[in-house]
Amino acid sequence: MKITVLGCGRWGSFHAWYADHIGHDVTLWGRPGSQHLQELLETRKNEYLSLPASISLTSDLKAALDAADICIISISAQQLRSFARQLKAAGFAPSLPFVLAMKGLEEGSGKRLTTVMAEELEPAVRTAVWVGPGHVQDFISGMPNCMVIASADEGLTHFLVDTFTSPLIRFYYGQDLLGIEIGAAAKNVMGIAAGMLDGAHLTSLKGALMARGAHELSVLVAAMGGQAMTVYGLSHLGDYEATLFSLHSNNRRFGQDFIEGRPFKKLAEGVSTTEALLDLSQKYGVELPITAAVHAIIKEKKDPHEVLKNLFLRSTKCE
Ligand SMILES: NC(=O)C1=CN([C@@H]2O[C@H](COP(=O)(O)OP(=O)(O)OC[C@H]3O[C@@H](n4cnc5c(N)ncnc54)[C@H](O)[C@@H]3O)[C@@H](O)[C@H]2O)C=CC1
Ligand SMILES: O=C(CO)COP(=O)(O)O
Repeated sequence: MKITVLGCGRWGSFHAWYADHIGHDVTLWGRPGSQHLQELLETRKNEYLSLPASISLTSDLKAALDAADICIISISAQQLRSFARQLKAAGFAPSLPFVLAMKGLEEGSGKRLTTVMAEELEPAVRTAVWVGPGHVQDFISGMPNCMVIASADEGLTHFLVDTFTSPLIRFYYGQDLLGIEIGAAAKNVMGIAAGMLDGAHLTSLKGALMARGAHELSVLVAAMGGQAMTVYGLSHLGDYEATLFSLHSNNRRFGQDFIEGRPFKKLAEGVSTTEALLDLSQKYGVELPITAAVHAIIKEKKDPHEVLKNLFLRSTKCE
């Protein structure tokens, strides 16, 4: 199968490596002038992996789209809308499936990424999401994991799972696209909260964070029309180890560095997702106390210890 990966950062370069590793014919695209692409062109390496010579590297979007049977997109979530417009301008076969290997919600609208795709391209655009736990560093070292692929088109979900399954990644067929997209995006917010607990020497509270974080999300997902139990699957709770506990997690690191007063330069999707989730919280009338606490610390610059104390002082509730 011919696989094109659009976006050549940490996760896009992993997807190219993985598709090649399991025997596909791979093209990896990066923006003209992209530092990530330049580094790969010069050395075929980045800080995470080495790409074999069999992977074609290009900055020609039209050629990358024309070369594809399946197109995987992995860029920052907030860039997806403008990028979808670029895809439309470049043109692609109407049957080409797009797989979003990204976790986020649109800041300012709270929209899911498959919604953004449908709004900017034809509503009938074939789109799926590929999410769940996994770090490049672990996969490259041969450590397997379980992930989930979901789409509104069940046939597409099955086709993609068949195409990408391997001993390194065991896939599950996602049954609730809405719950999976919201859950995948929201786990990054919980990751930031976990990093804040680490930074504040309150790591023992991560168990409570897991229980109450998944709970608040399950209420939101149900209010939006998804299935509350999806939150307890791979896209959200299943990603907690890789995000709330892993030293590789950008979101966890962002939270810890924020508390310790260090700038974090890499992409932490949870920052924008916090804002998007609070829009959804208002729209659907669902309280999201942990998300609101993360927002208060990052965006409203409130004192973390004060915010945490107030979380503890909330009125007692049934579990
Ligand atoms: N287990 C999983 O499913 C994982 C998912 N991710 C997700 O993958 C996505 C990407 O994350 P990373 O690779 O860590 O970020 P990154 O910052 O390393 O890479 C993003 C790439 O997108 C490119 N890009 C940004 N805006 C663009 C635009 N408008 N047009 C074209 N290219 C653009 C950047 O140049 C960069 O090369 C995120 O949504 C993240 O949550 C990341 C790691 C693991
Ligand atoms: O999604 C991920 C792990 O499953 C990557 O998480 P970070 O973006 O926090 O590193």
